[in-house]
Amino acid sequence: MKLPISYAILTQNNSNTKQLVENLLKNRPVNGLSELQPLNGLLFSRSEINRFMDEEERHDIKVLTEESGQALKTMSSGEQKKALLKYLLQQNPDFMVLVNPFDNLDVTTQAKLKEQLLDIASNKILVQLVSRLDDILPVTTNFFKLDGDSLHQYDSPDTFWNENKTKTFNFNDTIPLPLSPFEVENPKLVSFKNVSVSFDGRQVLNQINWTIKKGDFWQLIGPNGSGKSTLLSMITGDSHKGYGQDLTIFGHKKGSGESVWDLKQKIGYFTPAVTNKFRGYHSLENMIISGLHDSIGLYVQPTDSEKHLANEWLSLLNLKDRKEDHFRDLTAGEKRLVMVARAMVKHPPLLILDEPTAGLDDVSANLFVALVNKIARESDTAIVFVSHRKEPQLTPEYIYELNPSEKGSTGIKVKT
Ligand SMILES: Nc1ncnc2c1ncn2[C@@H]1O[C@H](COP(=O)(O)OP(=O)(O)OP(=O)(O)O)[C@@H](O)[C@H]1O
Repeated sequence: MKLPISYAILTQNNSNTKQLVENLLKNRPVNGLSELQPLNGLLFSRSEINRFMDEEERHDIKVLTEESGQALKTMSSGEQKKALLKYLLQQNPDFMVLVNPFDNLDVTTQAKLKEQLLDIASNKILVQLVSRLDDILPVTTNFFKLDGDSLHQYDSPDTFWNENKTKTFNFNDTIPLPLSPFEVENPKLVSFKNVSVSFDGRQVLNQINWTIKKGDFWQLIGPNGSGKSTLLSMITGDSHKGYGQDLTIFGHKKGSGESVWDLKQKIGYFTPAVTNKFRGYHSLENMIISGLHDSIGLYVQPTDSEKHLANEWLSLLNLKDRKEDHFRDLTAGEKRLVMVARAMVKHPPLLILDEPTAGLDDVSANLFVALVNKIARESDTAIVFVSHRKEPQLTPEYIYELNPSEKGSTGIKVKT
């Protein structure tokens, strides 16, 4: 039996993915994919999950989880994607558009989804829009690259693979020093001792022991739903679950009076969703300076030394000539570099990066990882890098791994 065609479209940070998806789903003509025009397609993407989550919040309508009734926002990324795929398949579309389907998934869940998608590819047309070459399914027959709005079709798989092999990158300058260094009294920044967490009677974390010291470089890994976000939210003060337990952050026992504001001062935090808060017309220079004031815009006149420092960071990122440009006009990869510089400008004792490379193309992800490695090498800031994906270039000193079980996840420290 002849298998249906499977398309892969490699996207880059400048790709107008949204427009292409809309054209495909609204049956508009797209060069090289004309066979899809009369057909009925559905979308499998993070944005669809967000749309259903929005529906739940605003109108209390549960579409994807009609049977279980669980709120989507309390489910892990893997659970959410599973629910969306099931819902889409029930509608039996002729083709499916998959946008970065493996993002935010742990290795095991990725493997399961891959198997399921390969199965679907045996009787449905798939259009994969992916930013990482590793994510392209082996059944792919037709290859494209989306550059801005223009879709380039390759003559053969070989030409595609040869042209798009990934390059590595390194930064030359050293990272700029802070204006005034943080005084860290206790070199033990975070200490979990036998900390357990339950939600609605279900244990999620079981007797966690984890110490993060000044200057450490950690990667936090664990399958979807193993409790990584829960663990981080106890450190950042966004969850009360740590109260009454043996959890000490920056020398203060959790719940002993330190305000969330004090805590946030000492933690640089970045997750791709944070970027959405900066939709206004902020110049790159002001973006970095605002990191010194923990504000979204800049409401005070910056001093000369603040400006100088911001320019040192922009120079490191090769963006100095564009300091007056608006942050909103940068590519996704450039935005993330600026956001990390903004989070690092004070050299906080702790920098948390939550799935920071999700959705980036290979070149931008390598660049991002190179910056993080550099920060780890050249500063006293401790780093926690959360990711499912093996970032081949990342060089953490330790891995903290969560392993789920019936009684909640236990954690182990692995030296790399
Ligand atoms: N507020 C909440 N109410 C009920 N259950 C919750 C809540 N927050 C988290 N959970 C549950 O706790 C478990 C751990 O969730 P958490 O988001 O910490 O996992 P994770 O490892 O970060 O997952 P992912 O990699 O998918 O982001 C999940 O099963 C989730 O459904």
